[in-house]
Amino acid sequence: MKIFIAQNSPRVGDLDGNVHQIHAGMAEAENSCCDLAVFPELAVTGYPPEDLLLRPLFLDEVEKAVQAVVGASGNVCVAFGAPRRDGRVLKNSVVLAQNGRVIGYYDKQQLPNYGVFDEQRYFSAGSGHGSVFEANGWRIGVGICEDIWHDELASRQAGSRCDVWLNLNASPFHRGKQLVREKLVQRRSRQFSAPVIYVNPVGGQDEIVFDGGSFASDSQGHLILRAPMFEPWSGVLDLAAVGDEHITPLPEDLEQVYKALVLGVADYVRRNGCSQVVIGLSGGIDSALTAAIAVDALGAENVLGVLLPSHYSSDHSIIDAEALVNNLGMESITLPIANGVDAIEDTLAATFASWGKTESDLTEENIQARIRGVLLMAISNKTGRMVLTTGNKSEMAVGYATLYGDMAGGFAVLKDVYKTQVFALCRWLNRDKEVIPENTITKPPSAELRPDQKDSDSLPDYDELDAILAANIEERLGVEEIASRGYDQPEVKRVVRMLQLAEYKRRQSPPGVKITERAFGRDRRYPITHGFWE
Ligand SMILES: Nc1ncnc2c1ncn2[C@@H]1O[C@H](COP(=O)(O)OP(=O)(O)OC[C@H]2O[C@@H]([n+]3cccc(C(=O)O)c3)[C@H](O)[C@@H]2O)[C@@H](O)[C@H]1O
Ligand SMILES: Nc1ncnc2c1ncn2[C@@H]1O[C@H](COP(=O)(O)OP(=O)(O)OP(=O)(O)O)[C@@H](O)[C@H]1O
Ligand SMILES: NC(=O)CC[C@H](N)C(=O)O
Repeated sequence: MKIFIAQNSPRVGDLDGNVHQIHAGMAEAENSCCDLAVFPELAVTGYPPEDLLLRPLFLDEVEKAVQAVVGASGNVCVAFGAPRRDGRVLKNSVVLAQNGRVIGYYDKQQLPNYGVFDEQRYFSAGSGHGSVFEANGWRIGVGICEDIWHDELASRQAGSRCDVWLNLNASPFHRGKQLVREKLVQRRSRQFSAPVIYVNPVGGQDEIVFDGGSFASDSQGHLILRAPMFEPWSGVLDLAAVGDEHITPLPEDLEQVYKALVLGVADYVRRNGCSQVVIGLSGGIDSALTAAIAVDALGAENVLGVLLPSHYSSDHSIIDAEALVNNLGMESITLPIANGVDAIEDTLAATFASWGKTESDLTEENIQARIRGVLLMAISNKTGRMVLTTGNKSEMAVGYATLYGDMAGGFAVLKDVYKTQVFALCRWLNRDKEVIPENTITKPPSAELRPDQKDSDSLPDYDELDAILAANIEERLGVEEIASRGYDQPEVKRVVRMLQLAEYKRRQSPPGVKITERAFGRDRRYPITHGFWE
């Protein structure tokens, strides 16, 4: 049996574009004399279509799009994902079509409703009748993404004999997930006594990134194919000649994370109608990594760096930013902010003095960050460049960022990347030649909002901070459990409290790329206003 596997890159709601991709795959499958062509979950709408699914007009258009695919089907049996109206309810379905007609529907039975997933808001679960279909003399089992993760469902499905099992996915990336998928599917193929084909899309959609990496496992659970991660791909798997098939090596962890960030930025910026971005360059490590990612995502010619020195900026911040600009081959300009800061402070001086508030404090620090935000947004408005913000997960966790200041912008590239990972990614980037200036990596992190300021004045050491944060956010451990790992209990309590207090900031922050199992945003939905403090 020859199976065409389409690791497409659907764009949510772009029905014409998505159908065009499916048609292109079908033509290739016909030319390669395949028996079967398989596309991802919801390949017609993209994933997740969210509340578009609540619009009858959208569903009318989806039906026309599905008809266009079905009508174009020939000898090759095509299996593709689309929403399907079934009486008064909506199903998340696979349509199987051949020679211009539908030969069967499979409705997803396990609708994920955790983390970034909200499927029960839109879909009703399939009843479980008929997971196996016949086409071209072959028995084809079908499941959709979450279905294959459930043991009980798999045991029931394992009772039906089939020649191949298709699993159509829309499975977003997080660190370490690909190996977990492969191990699971290898186990399922032994259970089903059939090869399993796992098809995953590729591309960024708001905060999530689909990493591709489609693969197949034979009936004994051996991996027989792995497509590249993070790029569109299609290919033919001949089950009679599996020895010849290609297994793309898995990129190492940091490379996967970096590629996810690059793809997330490229697709967010371009699919929202921009081609260029602007970034404030402080000479620090966060803005440096953000710029490197933007250059890889969009091309150096599309990334503008802006140096915004203040009274407190050190000489090395300018030298380091210039070295970065040089290494990346990008354009930069310098706009000193001292006059803007002075103008705002002068405007407020008499009023603050009348309140007896003559000491400089956080207010003035934040004015600097906000002037920078004003200038970057002015450049954005004038040129159409999107502002990329630079705050990392550690900072977003504890609220170490200024609202309407360095948080102002369109997309928060490092929002899910802990500071310790920022360092690791920069070291990885520099593995062959210097991309991130060495001094940017080695100097102590500082917001430079007052003389000689260091992050360590207000925050624990980043190794410790990140370990505490990951334990609370990813592992959901409480203060005492975290402290029992050898951390100072009052310090753990302080960090967890900062994390909880900063929820209001995170709600106002731009979206960013999810790379961990629990990102801020849809993955972790904390109330802002509440009375439960650990
Ligand atoms: N629950 C709530 N819901 C809505 N708003 C709430 C609120 N609680 C306070 N607020 C408001 O939020 C304001 C405080 O927030 P904000 O104005 O941002 O200021 P704030 O959090 O007080 O200060 C910013 C912090 O970030 C640090 N920082 C700034 C810039 C860059 C970096 C860096 O290294 O990257 C670090 C800076 O050193 C300082 O510690 C309050 O004045 C209040 O109006
Ligand atoms: N002098 C500056 N010139 C241009 N942009 C700046 C400057 N200072 C701060 N910014 C912008 O504000 C962001 C927050 O900077 P800040 O130096 O306060 O903290 P940080 O988290 O240590 O970031 P970085 O590692 O990039 O310095 C920077 O990443 C940058 O985008
Ligand atoms: N679309 C889905 O059903 C995704 C759920 C699934 N567990 C995943 O791999 O992420």
